[in-house]
Amino acid sequence: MEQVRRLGMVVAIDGPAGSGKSSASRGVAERLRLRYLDTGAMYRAMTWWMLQHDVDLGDAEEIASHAWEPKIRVGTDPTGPTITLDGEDVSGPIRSREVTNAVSAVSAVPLIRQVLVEQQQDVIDDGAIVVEGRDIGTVVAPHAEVKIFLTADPVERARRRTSEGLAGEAVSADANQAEMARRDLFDSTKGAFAQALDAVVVDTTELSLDEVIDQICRLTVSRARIEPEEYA
Ligand SMILES: Nc1ncnc2c1ncn2[C@@H]1O[C@H](COP(=O)(O)OP(=O)(O)O)[C@@H](O)[C@H]1O
Ligand SMILES: Nc1ccn([C@@H]2O[C@H](COP(=O)(O)OP(=O)(O)O)[C@@H](O)[C@H]2O)c(=O)n1
Repeated sequence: MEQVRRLGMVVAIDGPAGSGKSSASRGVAERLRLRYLDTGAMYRAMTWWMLQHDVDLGDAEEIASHAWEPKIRVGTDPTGPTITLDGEDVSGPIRSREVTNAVSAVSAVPLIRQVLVEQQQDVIDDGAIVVEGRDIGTVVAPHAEVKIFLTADPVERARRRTSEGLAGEAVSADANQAEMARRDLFDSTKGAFAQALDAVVVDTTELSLDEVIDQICRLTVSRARIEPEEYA
């Protein structure tokens, strides 16, 4: 397993909302002792900044004009990922419904994507990392040694999101499913979401989180040309 880190392998995990990207990516990174990067958190932090500064999210030019202002820093320890915005911890507010509802409008702006993709590529530069998002296998890290596209039935994805039960934000499974469908559609039509042709598709609907992590670890280890017996 140590070899995966020594080789500086990059594992790209893309997929729609609630497919299990964050949990699977963190699990894989912990097991293979790799770093972890949540690119969705960066788009969310960017969106939180726009909301805090009363930027008109209906105006793409106005959003773009602020693209360089927010200072976003991410920590890559999978056991405790961190994110700060202008020096402040924003791990709570970026998960709010307000941000979830607004993030697609911000991530659709090309200059926002350019700025964040550059920052993500800087973090990835040294390799040995699991990166999750929507365009990792296609745009951010097209040379990743392992590309996974996670899917799950929309009803199951909404059920999972609902059972997370964000504090103070009781939302029904139906409302979550509608919100996720709207965001997935918006993200894909605005170019924020793409499946790499060479990605391995893992449908997680019927799989436990542990089984998903195991499948991705096994694939990664096989790409590192480690004998399967060494990975037990
Ligand atoms: N295979 C799985 N089986 C059951 N629940 C899962 C599975 N994968 C993830 N979950 C749960 O579903 C929720 C959403 O997962 P998450 O990793 O946040 O998805 P994403 O990052 O794709 O939005 C979390 O509460 C997580 O614990
Ligand atoms: N690589 C990425 C990651 C996220 N995003 C945007 O950020 C939003 C939030 O991403 P996320 O990964 O936190 O969302 P969930 O899958 O957790 O719901 C997405 O809906 C996209 O609009 C993106 O455009 N590109």
